[in-house]
Amino acid sequence: MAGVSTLPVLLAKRVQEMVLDEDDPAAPYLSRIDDPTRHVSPPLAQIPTIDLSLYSSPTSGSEEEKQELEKLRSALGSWGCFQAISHGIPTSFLNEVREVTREFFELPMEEKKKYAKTVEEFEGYGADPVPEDGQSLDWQDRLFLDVYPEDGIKLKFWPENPKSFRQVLKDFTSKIKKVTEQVSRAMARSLDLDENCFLDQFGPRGTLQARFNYYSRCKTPDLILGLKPHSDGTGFTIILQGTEVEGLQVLKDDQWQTVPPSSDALLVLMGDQMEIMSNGVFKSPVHRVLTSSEKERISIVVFYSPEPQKEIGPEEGLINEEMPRLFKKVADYANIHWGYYQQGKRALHAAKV
Ligand SMILES: O=C(O)CCC(=O)C(=O)O
Ligand SMILES: [Fe+2]
Repeated sequence: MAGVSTLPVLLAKRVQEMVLDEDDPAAPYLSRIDDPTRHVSPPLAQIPTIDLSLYSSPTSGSEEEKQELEKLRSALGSWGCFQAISHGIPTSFLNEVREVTREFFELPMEEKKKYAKTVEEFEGYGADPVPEDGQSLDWQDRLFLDVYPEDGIKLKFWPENPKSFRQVLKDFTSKIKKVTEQVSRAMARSLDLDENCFLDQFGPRGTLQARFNYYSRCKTPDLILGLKPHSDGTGFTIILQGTEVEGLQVLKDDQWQTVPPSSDALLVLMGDQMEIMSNGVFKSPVHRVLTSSEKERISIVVFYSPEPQKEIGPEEGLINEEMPRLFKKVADYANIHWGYYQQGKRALHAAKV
């Protein structure tokens, strides 16, 4: 039985405050002590780049498009992610999103805490909802917001400072929504399925949640992680990194590899629910974030998930004698995932037949 947890008390002080006060990180932050890779310098990941403009109608059916679909399928079957370019969002706008994120995190703590979550909540400024005893803590602060469907928005958590934050986030949401639609269709076509099949599984009220991550500088990056290893419980996730600072790593063939930052590409990363819907053809990769002693890092992440109560499962067109059904139908997978995540475990086995 868990004893009285000290973690909520620790979490009440944000990492940015600990850095300002020059606190020594408490034990739950020292998650890398037993990490055999803590002195290894990882290779840069050669993650495939996919040109999303080739999937739109004018080139439909072209040889170039076929090759790009094959490339997409192969990227998602091996890496579980790809760098999307020509996604329709101008780099100048991506820079605005980065800028309002940076400005928000650079505000005084009292200002940010106007949007603070309680320890039990997901939404708002802070850290993970109160974790299990024994769970390690991440060297990061975050702002987590439900952004779609619009009737689920809780404006009390949406910063009014910087002034343009809310409008930029609204515009970003509608642009990212288009990207999720384009990617969902392209993924279906890469598997020779009806192009709307995944969108139908997500449902018209499939959710988008935005998470703004701020990874403070850390004096002992070999002892502390920005974000613990995990796979996402989403359908899929879109990650906008900063332009310069590395940190995100994906696990491929049992080796951590660093995702290169990019000024214009969006990293599209499969979550467990796409692995389920694709009957295991697409992989949901384990990833983590390192810290740096020299530079802080920001990232803006959008989680795209099926409507919470909607049942999802492997596409029937992917099940045959050679490829038997690997997963059951599941509803509310995000909750199942969260229970395991808190214990530092993967959840996918819970959906296996
Ligand atoms: O910061 C990043 O690049 C990735 C963050 C991430 O994996 C997450 O928020 O689930
Ligand atoms: Fe993640």
